[in-house]
Amino acid sequence: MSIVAENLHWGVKRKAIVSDVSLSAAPGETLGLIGPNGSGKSSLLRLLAGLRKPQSGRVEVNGRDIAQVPRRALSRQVAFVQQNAATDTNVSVRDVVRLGRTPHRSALSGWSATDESAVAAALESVDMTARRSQPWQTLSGGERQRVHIARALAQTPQVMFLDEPTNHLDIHHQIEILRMVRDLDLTSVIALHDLNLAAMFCDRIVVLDAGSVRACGTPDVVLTQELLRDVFRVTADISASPDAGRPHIRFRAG
Ligand SMILES: Nc1ncnc2c1ncn2[C@@H]1O[C@H](COP(=O)(O)OP(=O)(O)OP(=O)(O)O)[C@@H](O)[C@H]1O
Repeated sequence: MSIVAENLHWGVKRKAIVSDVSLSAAPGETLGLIGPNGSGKSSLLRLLAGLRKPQSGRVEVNGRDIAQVPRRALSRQVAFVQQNAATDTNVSVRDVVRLGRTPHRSALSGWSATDESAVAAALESVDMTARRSQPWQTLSGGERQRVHIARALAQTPQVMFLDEPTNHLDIHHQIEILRMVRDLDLTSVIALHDLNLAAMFCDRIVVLDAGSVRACGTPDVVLTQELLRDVFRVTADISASPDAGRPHIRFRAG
């Protein structure tokens, strides 16, 4: 499914937080969203996912205005992995992932074999099958994050929005999760702080700065020394990594 956002604007009181943002993601594309703290990444993701209404502008998913799609139909197609999402404490890992099936079930339908296999596949994808009976509140931060990703996968969405999905993960799981999202047959928009991970796994990158799009394009075009200096206020050297010539950033300490 494609995602197109046109001239999105959202703010609080007189402060513009997302300002005239237009972007698009083609079916199957992995789009990275990067920018400094407070640049509006989470706010923009919420607008794109239809969780918040823009004050002006529109979002289309597969050519249809998201504001016109009934919420339940939307949640069958679109999954959102929030940053530091909370969950009721008295549940097991499997219970949390099972919640991902809610949009696909009616009040009368029982738990089906399709539901069961979607949950099992999602747990396996994030390496949490062995812990499926463990109480949620006993999980580490990274394990919780993987379970929330599994819950979104169990939704079997066609579009996925992920807000810093790797911030609690060890390096193995950071790479595994991003590789998996990239290789899934869905369109994804991922807010990331790690610029090298964004370079490794995203087809294109959108750079937000103070709520506006500062740059957009393939990692090699976007991640320049000048942009890193101007937007992120860091000095860095950039070389082509052995990973299909994608840029690799080495930050300078001083
Ligand atoms: N409901 C709100 N009321 C007031 N200010 C808000 C609200 N939501 C977001 N903001 C402000 O908007 C700005 C953008 O926030 P947002 O969380 O979208 O940024 P971000 O790029 O995701 O940041 P980070 O990298 O730190 O997670 C911040 O300055 C934040 O304080």
